[in-house]
Amino acid sequence: MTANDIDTWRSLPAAQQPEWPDSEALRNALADLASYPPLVFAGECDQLRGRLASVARGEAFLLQGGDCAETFVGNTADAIKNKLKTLLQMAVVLTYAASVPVVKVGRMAGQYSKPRSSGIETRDGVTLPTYRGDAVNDLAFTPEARTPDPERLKRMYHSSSATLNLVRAFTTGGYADLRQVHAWNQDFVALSPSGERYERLAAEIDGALRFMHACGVDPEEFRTVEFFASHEALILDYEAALTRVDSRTGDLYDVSGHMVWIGERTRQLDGAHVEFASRIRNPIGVKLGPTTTPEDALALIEKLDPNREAGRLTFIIRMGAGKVRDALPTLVEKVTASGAQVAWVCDPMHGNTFEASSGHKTRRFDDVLDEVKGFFEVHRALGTHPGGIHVELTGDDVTECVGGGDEIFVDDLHQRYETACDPRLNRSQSLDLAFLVAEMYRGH
Ligand SMILES: O=C[C@H](O)[C@H](O)COP(=O)(O)O
Ligand SMILES: C=C(OP(=O)(O)O)C(=O)O
Repeated sequence: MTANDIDTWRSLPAAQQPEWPDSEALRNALADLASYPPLVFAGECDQLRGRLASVARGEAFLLQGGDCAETFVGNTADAIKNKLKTLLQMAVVLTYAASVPVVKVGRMAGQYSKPRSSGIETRDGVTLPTYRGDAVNDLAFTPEARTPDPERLKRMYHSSSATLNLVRAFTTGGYADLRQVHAWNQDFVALSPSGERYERLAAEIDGALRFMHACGVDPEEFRTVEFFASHEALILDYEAALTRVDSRTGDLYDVSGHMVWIGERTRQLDGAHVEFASRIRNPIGVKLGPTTTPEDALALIEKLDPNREAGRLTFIIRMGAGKVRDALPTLVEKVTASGAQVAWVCDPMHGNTFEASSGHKTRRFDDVLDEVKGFFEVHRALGTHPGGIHVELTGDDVTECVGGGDEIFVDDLHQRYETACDPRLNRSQSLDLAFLVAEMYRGH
């Protein structure tokens, strides 16, 4: 392979691409990006593919989560730390309940671009380009802010690099010690009204840790954590500029993140995103909404995973709580019958968005939970593996989704509604979800 082999997508229709007003500025930014060092190493992508192969075989569970849209100003040490802490806490609970390794993947260090329902937004009679993520333009509603600026792609690279650097430091430098993470969970259980319900599970985990300590078990795995980065491969110019030939194998890897996914709005079989993803060796996710037919899923497998390699392809199901029980079984049945070994993961966020009476885009915690329940029920009935969850969350105490143990009401949404795009579970709702999914997993 040569770096040019990645360019086959360029002759195909690419949905959801920004209209950059200055093509020379774009060319310059992309040339700079192409000269920058990789953000991840191809060997790490292989490692993640191996972990996801375990998920596809039913021997591991995927926890994938983070912001809907990362922002440059929101990319602070505290925000990164809180997100990571929340994911690690969720992972401990899930690991104990599922008794299988939990593969931890952040929607982090690259989640800076957004597909939108409309290319324009109108407020008080003024119409401007829609916000497409910090990689493209700014959220402020002014003509300057909303004009796509390719220099932002370079900022995306540098922000992703800073995030990865800190995440690597936290996960290997002692912050992620299992006993520490468990102690945070004990605090959640002891100090939050919603946490009390999980006392028993937390006590069991505590007992298991004490037992291992008494036996003198203290493996390296307790002190460090394997953590991967993922984002939607949306802006293909950016992803292509960061695609490199792996010197070990000659294969192409998109070194902007370990795993990339194709969104519900860009998964056209004859479109540029699927073509791009078919050329790289990274593990690939594809979001599948309620209109996906089994034929679509099988054709995606044929194009993206022609060798039927477990770990290569993850189907991220986002049907909505009201549809998952009806729409998912046929997909799982037909894909399983085809012999493909995909990982099945539930995104219980994107099919459950609605506009509250206050005007905020929100999601009900109960719908999120119900979609995960439906996902587990379908897999239980078919004898297949509910391989994981993909969640939009933050480690901060925002008020963006309604419900949860420490209930947030529609009237509370305005208090800390901070997302740049879609509503995220806050810290306590995320932990709530982890404990409830853990209970489901045990039932499974
Ligand atoms: O995160 C997903 C999409 O980018 C988001 O739901 C699109 O939102 P919109 O319908 O407001 O454009
Ligand atoms: C846009 C997203 O989801 P979907 O493609 O499933 O709508 C997302 O996960 O940010």
